[in-house]
Amino acid sequence: MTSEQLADTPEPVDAEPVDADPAAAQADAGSPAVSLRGATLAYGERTLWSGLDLDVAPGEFVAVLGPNGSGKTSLLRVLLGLQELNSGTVHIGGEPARRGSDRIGYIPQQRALEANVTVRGSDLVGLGLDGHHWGLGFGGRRERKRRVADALRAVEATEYARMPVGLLSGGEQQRLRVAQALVSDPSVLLCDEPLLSLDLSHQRKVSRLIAEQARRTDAGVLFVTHEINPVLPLVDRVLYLVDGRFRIGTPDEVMNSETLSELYRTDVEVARVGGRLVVAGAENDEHHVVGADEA
Ligand SMILES: Nc1ncnc2c1ncn2[C@@H]1O[C@H](COP(=O)(O)OP(=O)(O)OP(=O)(O)O)[C@@H](O)[C@H]1O
Repeated sequence: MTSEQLADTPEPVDAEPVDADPAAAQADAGSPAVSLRGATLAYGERTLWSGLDLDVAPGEFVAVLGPNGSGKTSLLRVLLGLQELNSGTVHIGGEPARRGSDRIGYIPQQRALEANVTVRGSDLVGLGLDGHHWGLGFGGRRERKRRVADALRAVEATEYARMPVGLLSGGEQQRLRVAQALVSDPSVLLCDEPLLSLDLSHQRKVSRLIAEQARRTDAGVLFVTHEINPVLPLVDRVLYLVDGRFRIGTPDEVMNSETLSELYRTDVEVARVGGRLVVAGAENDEHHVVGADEA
């Protein structure tokens, strides 16, 4: 079974470690983690976004927001080399985006794994290391084991790491996907609604884990979410997509009544309540409205 079948991860096709490839190392030096220039994506007559310029710096955490169907997942697919742009360019660490890049850690939008999937959690996390070689001898196997154990510990999954993943809860499976994406210390982390089905405590832990890893390893993060509040303290910039339009800026620059009203072309009210953002009036975007149980 491949990692793609299990968790939609990009194919781990590279045989060489990144730092052993002089061309890749040169491309990396001083390059943004992610760079889009004049990027346009359309399906048939429908343009999801056009003229998108975005550089994500190493270590930067960018939240990607927008209503259903605004093209957030499609953007990640472009960065993964799974979807071609209609025009413009896309680079990862200075190199054109390509399918199977081992520079990218990907947490796919959650789909529950079938109950009959018998792969163990630790093996699922280990798939994130496919294509990364530390030598084939005992030292390499030991390094691999150590990394998997560290990643499992970081998402608090050690306890159930030997269980068949199909028997785990949605939240437990999700924590394994996070560990799989982080285990190889990728230079870009693409996270598609990674907090879905996690309880509040694990939402906080997983968000912090991703942000800490980004700072420690200088990874650029694109974090697709419908709910900015759990990550608001961690976010450097926001990319907000609505119906072909977009804004990029700090949370304060984007998450205000004026900017969101322009984007949605209707009156939108944004208020700060106890450090949280409450957005009201955004059509098809009621998920930002904070309920009493969340406050
Ligand atoms: N391969 C494709 N061919 C045609 N249309 C597509 C294709 N992939 C996605 N779409 C359409 O493009 C739009 C954007 O989809 P996408 O999954 O990127 O949205 P999203 O912002 O991630 O939405 P959500 O918040 O619901 O996850 C949707 O209307 C979808 O139906």
